[in-house]
This record gives sequence, C-alpha cells and structure tokens, in this order.
Amino acid sequence: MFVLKVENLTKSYSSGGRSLTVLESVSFELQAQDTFAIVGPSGSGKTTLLGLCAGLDRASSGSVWLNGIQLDHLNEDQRAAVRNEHVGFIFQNFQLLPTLTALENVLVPLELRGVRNGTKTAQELLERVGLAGRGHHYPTQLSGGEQQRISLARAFVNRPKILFADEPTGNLDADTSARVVELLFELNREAGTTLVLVTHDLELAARTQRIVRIKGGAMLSDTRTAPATVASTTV
Ligand SMILES: Nc1ncnc2c1ncn2[C@@H]1O[C@H](COP(=O)(O)OP(=O)(O)OP(=O)(O)O)[C@@H](O)[C@H]1O
Repeated sequence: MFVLKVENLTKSYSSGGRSLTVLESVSFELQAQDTFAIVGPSGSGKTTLLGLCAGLDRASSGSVWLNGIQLDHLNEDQRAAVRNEHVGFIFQNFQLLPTLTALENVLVPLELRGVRNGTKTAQELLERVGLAGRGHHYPTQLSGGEQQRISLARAFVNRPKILFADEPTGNLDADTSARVVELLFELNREAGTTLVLVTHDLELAARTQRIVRIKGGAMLSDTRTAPATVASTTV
C-alpha cells in the first residue's frame, strides 16, 4: 500500500472573476519509509502541494490517498481526524502554541487523540531532542533551534506514518540547521516514518531518496537520488 498517492492534483484560485491555477496535474506515489523532497523556485506551488497532500487544504480536482484513505470527499473535521491519526508536521516558523510550555506543546497531538498520561512519552521525546530540562519553558524563552527541536518532538510523539516538513531549516543559521536536520533524519529512521520535505536547500534535498522538482505548478522531474554529496546550493 502507498503511504501517499496523489493523482492529477490541480489547485486553482479565483479572484476578480479570473482563475489562477497554481498547481496542475501533479501525480506521484510514496511507499512506506520513503524520504522525498519537493524543490522549486519561490511561488512554484511547493507549499500548496504539501498542504494538499497533508489534508490541510482541498484540491480543485484530482485525488489524494493518505495511508489508503481518500481525502477528497472528507469534510474538514474528518480530514483533521486523519491528520491527528497519521500525520506529523514541521513548519519553517515552528508554530508552537505560545501560551503552552514546551512540554505542553509536545503533549498536544497526544491529547487530540484522547491519549491521557502522555507525559512520560512527551518527556522521553524532549530528552531525545536534548531539551529534557526545558519542558517548563515557553516558546519565547527558547531559541529558534530549540523551538524547532520542540516541534520535532511534537511531530514524532504520535509516531506518525508520514511527516510533512515545510522549509524546516528556513529560519535557522547553518550550525543550528545541521543539528536540526541530523535529529530529523535520526528520528525519522528510528520511527520508520515516511518523510516529505519542502526545501530550497539542495544539500538537504539530496539527503532524501527522491526529489521532485516543480515549476509554475507543474512537475518537471521525479528523480531518485543516491543520498549524500551534492554541494550546498539553493534554488
Ligand atoms: N489563497 C491563495 N489565493 C491566491 N493565490 C494563492 C493562495 N495561496 C497561494 N497562492 C499562490 O499560489 C502560488 C504558489 O504558492 P506556494 O506558497 O505554494 O509556493 P511555494 O513554491 O511554496 O513558494 P515559496 O518557496 O516562496 O514558499 C503563488 O503564486 C501564490 O501566490
């Protein structure tokens, strides 16, 4: 079974009586534990594609299957339930809840699934990302790299089938990025999660098994990579 399958995915917006197509007929399939990067110039539709794959948004036409569940006909509540059950997220701007402590942020996905007594699991994840002593701190009391490590703990706490990461290092300096990327791939390997990354960083993209390039909303290529050795460049 495919963990993610998208078929002829198209997204258009209408404004002022005109239709703007930002994604056109994109199709691909991901197997369990694939690691996958979506690259392309700014405005090419990467975040739009990620949002459709993750069930955050609905396509204008085409279909998405997430872990065998077809998302197209589900309402928002049903898609939220699928996301809580199967999906983890990491965002460029971390998106931690500012009024919750680091530990409470990590607990959110467990609580959304009705899991009580998740504190031990959340603490273990905090320890895994090297922040066991910072659980009682609020996001504003943490550096960007620390916030992203908290969001890694949050993303993995449910042991999701698939993890979507949108520019996970976009707001971090080079050293901090390197640490966050190592942790991301380590946790991903340990949990056997399928990873879908959006990035401008070709060095990061080259660490995945497959790179899809999009431009102007269309898929230009779908390439298998041998992980490692591409020079650090951006697109
Ligand atoms: N709600 C919306 N209404 C109209 N146009 C939109 C909307 N959301 C996104 N777009 C347009 O869709 C196109 C693709 O946007 P998207 O954010 O997916 O690009 P991206 O490749 O992720 O860009 P970046 O690398 O700069 O983040 C852009 O032209 C954007 O302006």
